[in-house]
Amino acid sequence: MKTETPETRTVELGVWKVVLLNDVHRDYRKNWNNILLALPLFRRLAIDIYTLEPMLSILFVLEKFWSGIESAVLLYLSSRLLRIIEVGLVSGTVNSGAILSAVAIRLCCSALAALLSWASDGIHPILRTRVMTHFQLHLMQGKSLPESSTTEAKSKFDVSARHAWTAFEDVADFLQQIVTTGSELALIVQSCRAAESPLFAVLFSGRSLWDQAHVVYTDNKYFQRMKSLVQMATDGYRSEVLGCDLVGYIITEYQKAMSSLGTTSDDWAEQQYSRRTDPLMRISEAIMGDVPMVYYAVAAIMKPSKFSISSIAILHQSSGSLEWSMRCLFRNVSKFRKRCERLRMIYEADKINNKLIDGCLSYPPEKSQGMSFELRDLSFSYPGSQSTKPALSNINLSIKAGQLVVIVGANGSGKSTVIKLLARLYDPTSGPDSLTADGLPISKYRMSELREATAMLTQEHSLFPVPLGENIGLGFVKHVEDMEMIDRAAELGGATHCLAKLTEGKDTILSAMNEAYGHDVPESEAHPLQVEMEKLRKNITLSGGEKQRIVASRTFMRFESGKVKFVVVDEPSSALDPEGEASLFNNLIDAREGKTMIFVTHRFGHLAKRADLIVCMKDGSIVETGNHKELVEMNGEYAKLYNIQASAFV
Ligand SMILES: Nc1ncnc2c1ncn2[C@@H]1O[C@H](COP(=O)(O)OP(=O)(O)OP(=O)(O)O)[C@@H](O)[C@H]1O
Repeated sequence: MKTETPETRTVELGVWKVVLLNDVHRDYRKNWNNILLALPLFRRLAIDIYTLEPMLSILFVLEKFWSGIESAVLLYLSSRLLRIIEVGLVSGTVNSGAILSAVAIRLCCSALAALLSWASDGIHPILRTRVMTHFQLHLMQGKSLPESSTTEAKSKFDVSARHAWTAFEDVADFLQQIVTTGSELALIVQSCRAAESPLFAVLFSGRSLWDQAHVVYTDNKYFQRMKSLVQMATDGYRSEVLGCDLVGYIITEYQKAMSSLGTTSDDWAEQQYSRRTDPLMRISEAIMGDVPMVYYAVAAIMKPSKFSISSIAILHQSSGSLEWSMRCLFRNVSKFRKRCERLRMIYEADKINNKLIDGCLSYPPEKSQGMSFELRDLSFSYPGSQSTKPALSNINLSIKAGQLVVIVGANGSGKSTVIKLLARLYDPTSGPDSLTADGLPISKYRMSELREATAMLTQEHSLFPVPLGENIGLGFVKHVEDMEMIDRAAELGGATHCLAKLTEGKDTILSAMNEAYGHDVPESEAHPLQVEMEKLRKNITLSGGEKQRIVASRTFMRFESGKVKFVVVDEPSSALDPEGEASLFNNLIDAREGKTMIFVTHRFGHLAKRADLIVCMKDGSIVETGNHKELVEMNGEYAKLYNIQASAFV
């Protein structure tokens, strides 16, 4: 892999390659510009947080301000005390009053610092929880938008409520850092003035990799091979490894890769980068660290009367702190860019460009036997798809209200894509007129009413982390607590038996959010803490087929609303036993009154003869349509697929 460009350079560090920017100053300028651009956002964030918790946010800011000046104030008070003691020792007359008052002030300040730190321990968690729950709600509203499943939207939501809090905390820390640096600088200026010496320069040592934007990767084939072999020796591959007797092979191959890799280091790139310096650089860094000391010594020789042990001590300590503060300040600048981007994403979470434009007509336009569809020269490519061929091309199809349709075809032939368009999860690329529902372009109808009229049962549907009964009830939210209705839906979805097996029945939560972890818990099974852990670990599991039954029951619950006009059933029975599958399909077909029903399945044997229309697809196009008898007589693609299934039972 080659990542070298006019803007970047690649440094090799052991097994790693590190890509760095050539013009780091441009990166700094960009960081500053980003910060300036993000200022209005931070202002908005500050106002939001203040509105949420006015008192706590003021206390938070005060505490941060105090933390900013604390080190300089305490250092100043210590130096004052030292100075008084030193003067007393030199002159032989100890001013006990002055010493005691300096000690008292120093103690009061320490007590105030401790009090504020105690208060901040209480303020932080409350403020954090309030801010995070507020932004969680904001993000949840954005995430619930129907088109947020597109790639663009997904990348927008790569943020969490925690990011809002960290952005706020980082701004506060950054401001605190500025106050700290400023107060330490003021202390040094004041000390230098007292000594009547010029201000000395603060010197920095070299930059670490952490201070720069960088990308680390490895293309060392021996290192990669060793990693793959280690992976093969883990539990996930145990049965294959033992089954093929691969243990010896893995060890030999690992040894081979290891000897080819030799002594090339696989230490973290960042560590290797900081070890890269030559000895001269190391020596100069060490000397630079001592420059302040040399400065005091020279100043003391030049102006002995103005210098004291206490002023040297204070200058030495404050120059060390100042260097550290300035380093942190610069480091924070690059951290800021990320925070700014995340904050912008959070505030823009509810401003996603709506790819699917909502219509304004009510659905259904009139009483009907189900939704009818016309597809005319319809083509479709997935947004951002790398494929050179559209997923669907030139589709012409007529589905009448109330028909039972079965779509068949090989993998990747476009079956699921057709139903995604019919359910308006995407719009056709061939324009709105290429897909009509009940005589009008589907995009003209209000999306919420279309969704209400559509029930989808696909293998992608999963269980929510709420009780199983609620999982079924969510099919018809208005009646989520109607146990009679839920029981009826469970019966039709084939879930009654598996619910009855569970101790807590419909109240069972599969992946309960009971976060539990242990620390230093002894391995002994009989240890009371180990027993407790085992109890907590016990997650209830259902088989794949049982889960599909619950999901299917949710679809039957949807039927209870009486508003469903279109039912899509896309391979929801992959894990069901033959009896379960047959009974699910029978129950669905029995409920087809007033609904158009489309099945997408590879095991279409028992549906074929009942279907009003069979659509056979190949490579994104429809190759045959008709009923079972017609298509078998045609002896084409459908007959081929049907005969393969039928011959298995002969
Ligand atoms: N989200 C997507 N983004 C990009 N391409 C996709 C996406 N989903 C499907 N495709 C592509 O569209 C084509 C049709 O896929 P589709 O899922 O409709 O096939 P299918 O007939 O339902 O297949 P299967 O029988 O395996 O479920 C395939 O080439 C697939 O790779």
